[in-house]
This record gives sequence, C-alpha cells and structure tokens, in this order.
Amino acid sequence: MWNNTAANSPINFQTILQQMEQQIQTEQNVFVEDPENKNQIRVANPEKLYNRELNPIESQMLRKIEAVDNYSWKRGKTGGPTTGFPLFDAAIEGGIQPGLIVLAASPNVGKSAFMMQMLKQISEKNENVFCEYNSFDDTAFEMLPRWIACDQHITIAQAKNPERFEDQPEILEKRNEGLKNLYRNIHRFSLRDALDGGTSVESMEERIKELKMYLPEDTRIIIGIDSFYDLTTEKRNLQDKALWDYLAQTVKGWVEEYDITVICTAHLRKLNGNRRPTNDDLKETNRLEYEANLICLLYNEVGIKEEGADIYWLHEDEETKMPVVEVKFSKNKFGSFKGTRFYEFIPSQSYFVEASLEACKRYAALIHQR
Ligand SMILES: Nc1ncnc2c1ncn2[C@@H]1O[C@H](COP(=O)(O)OP(=O)(O)OP(=O)(O)O)[C@@H](O)[C@H]1O
Repeated sequence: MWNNTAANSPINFQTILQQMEQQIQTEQNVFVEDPENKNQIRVANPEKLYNRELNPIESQMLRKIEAVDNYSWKRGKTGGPTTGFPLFDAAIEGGIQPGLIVLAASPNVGKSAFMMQMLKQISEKNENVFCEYNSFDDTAFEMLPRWIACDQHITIAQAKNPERFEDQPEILEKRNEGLKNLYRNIHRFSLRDALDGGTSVESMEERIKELKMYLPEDTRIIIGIDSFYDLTTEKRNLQDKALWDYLAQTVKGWVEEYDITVICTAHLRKLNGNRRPTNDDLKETNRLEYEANLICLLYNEVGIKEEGADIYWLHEDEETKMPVVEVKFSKNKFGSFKGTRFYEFIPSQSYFVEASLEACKRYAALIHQR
C-alpha cells in the first residue's frame, strides 16, 4: 500500500495524506461491524481487499479466519463449560474445550470417581451441555449409586442397598433426593455401560452421531470413557501397539470431526516404589500422549502408604488418614499451567473437594520438602 520513495525523493505530505485517506476509505468498504456484536468485525467485501477477486487459496484462508473468529466469540466469557472445580478451570484457562483429556493413574487411585464427579458437575452447572459417562469396566449398577452418593454425601453402600438402611429414614430420604436429582438431570447427563452398546470405537462413534442428531445444535458434548484401555475395535487385524495407536487416533478424530470433548481414564504401568507417575508410565502407547490435549496424572499417597502418608487430610468422622488425590497437569495444551492441584477425597462417598490455593501450596511444599 505504502509507496514510500523517501529514500530518493523529498517527503510529500500531501501524497501520504491522500494514501492514508485512501486506505481508510478502502478499509471501511472491506470491514464492517457484525450487526449482532459491535466488537466483532466481518469482511463485507472480500474483493475490496486487493481490488480484485480472491483466488481459491485466498478464499480458503479468509473462510478459515472467519471460522476461527466466530468460534472465539462463541466461547463465551468463561471460555467453556465450568468443571465445578475453579482451580481446574483456571488451569485450562476457563473451562472445558473441545479436545482429548486423559486422566491417568494406577488402579484404585480414584480416576473413575474423579471423572464421574467432573461430568456430574459439568452437567449441573452449565447450560447447553450434555455429558455421557461410558463405563466399560464397571456396570451401571456400580456407577449410578456413586452418582447418588456423591450428590447427597451418603455412602455408596447406602445408595446401592436401600433395604439394608430401612431403619435409617434420614438416609433413605437423602437417597431419594439424590435419585430425584439424577432423574431431573437426564436431559444433560447419561450413563452407559458395556451392556448398552459394546466397547468398540465403531459403536461409540454411532452413539456420538446419535447424540449429535438428537441434541440441539449448539450443545457442548462431553464424552467420558472409563477406560481408554477397555476400548476395542471391529478391525480384527490390529494388535498391541498398532491397536492402541489406532484407538488413540480414532478417539482424537472424533474431537475434530464432531467438535466434542472426550475425557478418558487410563491405567498406568505398575510403578516401582512409591514414586509419582510421569507421562512415560502411560501403558502400551505413546500415541495417546501425543494425541491428548491435556494429561492429568493422578496420585494418591494414602492409597499406597496408608498411615505412613504425609499428604492426607483429616475428616471429623474418620479415625484414619483420608486420601488427597494429587492431579498433576503433565501435558497442557489448553493453558500454561503445569503444576499440581489437590483434591480431598472421601472414597466411600465418591466425593472430592478441591483444595484451596493456599492448601494446594501447603501440600506442594510437603512434597518438595522430601
Ligand atoms: N462401593 C464402594 N464403597 C466404598 N469405597 C469404594 C467403593 N467403590 C470404590 N471405592 C473406593 O473409591 C476409590 C476410588 O475408586 P475408583 O474406582 O474411582 O478408582 P480407579 O482409579 O478408577 O480404579 P480402577 O482403575 O481400578 O477402576 C478406591 O479407593 C475404592 O476403594
């Protein structure tokens, strides 16, 4: 645009002024405010960008910029649906985004419980969301009582076997309240187990298509898979690493094709000693690590060292040390946070409380003191 020949001729302010006016004129013809959002600009006349028609390459790029800008404005003020855990939201810069999230831990740490509570909270605290928990290693008979226990802070056993607690009307009342909340939430939360649709990625994809068909277009879909290593495929020729690579790529493919969030739990290799896990401990495949937008490694010292643990909390009704689940953000493509957040856990109620920032600092200091 600028034809600055100042190096070989004296500056002509008249010409510069004319050029500036011309540019402003052109820009006014090219860009307009969006009629519904005065802060968003749109390209009204692409031909006026260069005073000629755009070629196909330029048109493609123009459409891409428009799509990304539309998407950015559609994210809303918070960025995405809240998880109900403020520090978790902050770590991923404002809520759940489309992408692949992996919650990895050794057995019994609490990853299924953590994912269940997260999906429950997302479904309760946001509009236009739908969360589905797919449980491949536990049945709905095991998982739904956890939802009720978590909701009402009763034990999983109380939610599971009401008849055993007939002499405790206050427990039955709470259980019924939890059940009512679960019924009330079926427009935003569903739970499926292996008996509902099988464990194959092909059947999972059919389910995602079904959700896309029935749910309103602007619904944010969040699919939980417990666990990634229980997924199968109808492609019979794949085995071992090739199989896990294929599954990881397929799951990530859904994120891109259907614009959804997939949260997977994943088992870790058996850890030697009591060390905290790293991404290298993901079993069988590093493709999962590569494809994931976020990897959280969960660790529960009380689960390993019991009364010898240093990272624990105390509950007024319990005599023993209570577990604190450490959630380390070991790969984070949603934000720059790479630290650890801490969740005080009541396993019998399948319930977590996110530790405050101060408490997180205290727990982190205890780990680093060693
Ligand atoms: N019905 C129950 N009653 C009491 N505690 C339970 C019950 N079910 C699970 N727990 C406890 O909750 C904790 C977390 O279990 P959870 O299934 O979430 O772990 P996980 O990491 O998903 O394990 P896995 O990989 O074996 O599924 C465990 O310590 C477990 O003992």
